[in-house]
Amino acid sequence: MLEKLFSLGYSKTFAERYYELWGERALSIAEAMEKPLPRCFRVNTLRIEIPKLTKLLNKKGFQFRRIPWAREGFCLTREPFSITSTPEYLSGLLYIQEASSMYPPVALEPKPGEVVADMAAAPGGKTSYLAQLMENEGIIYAFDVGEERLKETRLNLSRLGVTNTVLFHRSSLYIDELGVEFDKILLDAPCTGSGTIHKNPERKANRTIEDVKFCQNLQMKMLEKGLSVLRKGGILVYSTCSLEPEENEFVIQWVLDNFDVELLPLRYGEPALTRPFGIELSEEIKKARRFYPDRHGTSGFFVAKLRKL
Ligand SMILES: C[S@@+](CC[C@H](N)C(=O)[O-])C[C@H]1O[C@@H](n2cnc3c(N)ncnc32)[C@H](O)[C@@H]1O
Repeated sequence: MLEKLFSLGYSKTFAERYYELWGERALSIAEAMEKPLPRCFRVNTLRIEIPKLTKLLNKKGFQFRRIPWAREGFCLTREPFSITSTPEYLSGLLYIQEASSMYPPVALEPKPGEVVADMAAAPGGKTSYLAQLMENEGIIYAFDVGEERLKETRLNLSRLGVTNTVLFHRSSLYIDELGVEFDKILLDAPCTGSGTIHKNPERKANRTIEDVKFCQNLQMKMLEKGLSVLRKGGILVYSTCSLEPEENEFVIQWVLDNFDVELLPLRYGEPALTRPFGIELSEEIKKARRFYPDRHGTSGFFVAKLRKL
């Protein structure tokens, strides 16, 4: 079994970790990660109603299935030519987005008129979904540090007709400088990205435990900062596209142990791990969810929903 993971290109350290976490299933996860993901898109309801767009696309020969956790989300089952060359795409009627990536904004449930922060926004996939769910009303403060990625974000938000978002080229570790109290916060954290190996196969071999620790440290700092500017009763959704418990369950356990928060249940995905590497975590952790390529046909993804008490 380990030999098979090595032959797929995984480093010894990560092959052994994955075997310890999932046993024989580690191979199913790794094999599923070798296959390309279906191309999925979100109807941009800021510009068009869902049935109108699906009809337009059907007429051109596109077929798709619904994504259970996202009312506006579909995955293509027939793409006669690239959907990105259609006028519908070019005029911002839809946004190409991985299915699991659609879950954090849905889980956050932002409402029109609310004050929302997106602490790691570029290239704007989730920010634009938040704006859509808020019907462009209220305000989103969106932060990112990647200059090139912010340029792309600006283009995406403008193509999609998002008008309730202020973009900051600034680390969200300084979000408290704004002096704003937030109703809702999305922290789609920077991570090692081990759930996206289908797109970035080099990550099988070139990541180290130090990278995981580095990300964990940043994730904890960002979470602490986010919670400090969230109003009492406010909601923070934390997500990563990492498979590593250190960036997921361990971070959430640390939050539960050190802050006045509770985990809220989520309907989709599999319960998070409660005994990763033999380390006993609270049963509560099961309320956070994982998405896997072998079971959900998505990238590897983690989502947790917290309420500040
Ligand atoms: C997973 S990506 C975000 C994807 C985005 N939410 C979306 O759905 O399109 C993580 C982002 O965190 C940004 N980042 C890293 N450190 C940051 C920091 N201190 N403050 C804000 N953003 C940061 C990276 O530049 C990267 O764009």
